Amino acid sequence: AIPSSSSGTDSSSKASNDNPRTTSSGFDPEPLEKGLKALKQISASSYAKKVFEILKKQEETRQAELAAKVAEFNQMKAQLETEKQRIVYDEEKKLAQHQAQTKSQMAKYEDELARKRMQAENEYHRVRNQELVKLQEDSSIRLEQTRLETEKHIQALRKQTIEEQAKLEHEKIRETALAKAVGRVDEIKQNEEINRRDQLVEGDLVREKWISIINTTFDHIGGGFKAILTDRNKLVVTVGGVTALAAGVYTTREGARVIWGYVDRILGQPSLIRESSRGKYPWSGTFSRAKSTLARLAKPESVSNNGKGFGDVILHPSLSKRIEQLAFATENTKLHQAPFRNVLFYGPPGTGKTMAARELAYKSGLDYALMTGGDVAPLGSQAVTKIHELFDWAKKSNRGLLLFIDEADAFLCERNKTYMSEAQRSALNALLFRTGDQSKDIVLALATNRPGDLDSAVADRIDEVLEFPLPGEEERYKLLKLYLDKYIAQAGSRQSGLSSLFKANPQKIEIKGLSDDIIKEAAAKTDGFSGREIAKLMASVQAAVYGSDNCILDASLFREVVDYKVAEHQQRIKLAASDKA
Ligand SMILES: Nc1ncnc2c1ncn2[C@@H]1O[C@H](COP(=O)(O)OP(=O)(O)OP(=O)(O)O)[C@@H](O)[C@H]1O
Repeated sequence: AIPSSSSGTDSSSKASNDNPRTTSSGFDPEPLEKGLKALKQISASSYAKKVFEILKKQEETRQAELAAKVAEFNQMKAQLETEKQRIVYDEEKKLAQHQAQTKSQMAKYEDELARKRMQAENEYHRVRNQELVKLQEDSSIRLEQTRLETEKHIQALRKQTIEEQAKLEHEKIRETALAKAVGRVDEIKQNEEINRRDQLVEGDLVREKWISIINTTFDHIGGGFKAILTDRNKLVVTVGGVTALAAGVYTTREGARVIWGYVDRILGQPSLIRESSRGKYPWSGTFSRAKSTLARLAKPESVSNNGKGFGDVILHPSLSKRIEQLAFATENTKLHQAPFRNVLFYGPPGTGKTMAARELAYKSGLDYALMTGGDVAPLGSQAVTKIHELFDWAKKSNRGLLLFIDEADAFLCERNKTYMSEAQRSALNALLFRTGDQSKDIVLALATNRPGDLDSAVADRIDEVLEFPLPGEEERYKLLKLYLDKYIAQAGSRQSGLSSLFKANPQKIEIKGLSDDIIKEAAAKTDGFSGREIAKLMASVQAAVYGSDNCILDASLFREVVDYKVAEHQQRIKLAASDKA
């Protein structure tokens, strides 16, 4: 059996022989010949059948192996198919995932884009809205400016009209007065002519009468002189009588002068005092006190406030309470014969320091005298004497005296200031000397706008320091009401006393629609105004009303005056600031 297989192998090896025995057409017959030979040997062999069976079996085994291989191959193929399907599935899954991821990214991206677009749109709308608002604001500012300018223009026109009307009225009055004066002059001239003629006649008569009287008198005197000169005794008596009469007149005159000087020294008011409740004469203090008491009784609610508050002085409640306490303490001090306490009032001008000092004196039951620091310097070398005179005079008050020195810094400033004169320094020293000890007769009340300028020795003599600030809104409201009442509501009310017989009453002012709210509005606008400025504002309102045709005060006229007064105040502040700079 081996030879056949080997012959098979040989045939294959011969087919791949490197040196084949080939025909011209390329066919090699050698293997076929060998095979034939082998077949012949097999068929000749007794084992030929067996060989065929073995070959057959070999072939069957080979077929079974091939079938197994095919099955294996099919299994592999199935596996491969499964693997392929798995891979395809995985790939598809991956692809689907990838697609899903891409889709979600796309969605995210689109979302982001939409959000950004919205933001951009919002921003655009916001900017546009801002621009619109700005445009609206600009236009309203422009409108406001136009309105203000128009108002200003109207005010200017109104003012001009008022001025022109006033001018016309003035002119009319002048012309009427002129015509009347011309008429009166003519009348006087005519009367004069008649009078002159009458006087001439009368003069002739009088002259004749006087000539006859003089003649008679001279006849008598001539007779008298003749009698005296001829009678020696009569002559002596006459000369003695005339001499005695002259001596009497002279003595009386000089005596009266000496006595008056003495009385004046005791009771007279020193020249440094500008205003005093004691007055220049002994009876005037009593008279003025009685007068003010009557006035207070007549107007209890406004002046004395029923004993409470500070009447016409509007102060912050805490300040007015402190002054009341001070007045009460001073009154008690006087009752107990204890030394008085000196006070210093400081604050901006026109905040009621002088008024409060007057009220303090009144409430504490003291006499009151006011001098101003600026009056001392012009006295020169006389200043020291005048200061001593002043303190001597003040000591004579039975009730005790509140000596109020206004503008104290002008007189009582630091002694080592270079511009201070020797006389001023001496006057200050005199005051320091007179106030060195605690006094039981005099309360010194100093007022200044610059407390820091006071001499340290003066500051040392002060027991109470009160600040008078600019009025707050509530105080301004009360001040406006007070001066509205004084200058407007009471204007034109009938004057009392003798003066009403000679003076014409001012025209009455009618107030229309001036509510509390409008006054409150004015109080808010007048921030920074002093009490004096508010009083002046109301005086201006009064002037504006008198300048108008109908003498009516309404809200618009009031507002107009307040507005220009506020503008004036701001201007003054600006000027003061630029001056300082
Ligand atoms: N508190 C106030 N209440 C009412 N009126 C006031 C007040 N403050 C000022 N005035 C008005 O201002 C005027 C001046 O006030 P006053 O002389 O008391 O001020 P002052 O503080 O002493 O001023 P200065 O420092 O300029 O002397 C007063 O006559 C009054 O019309």
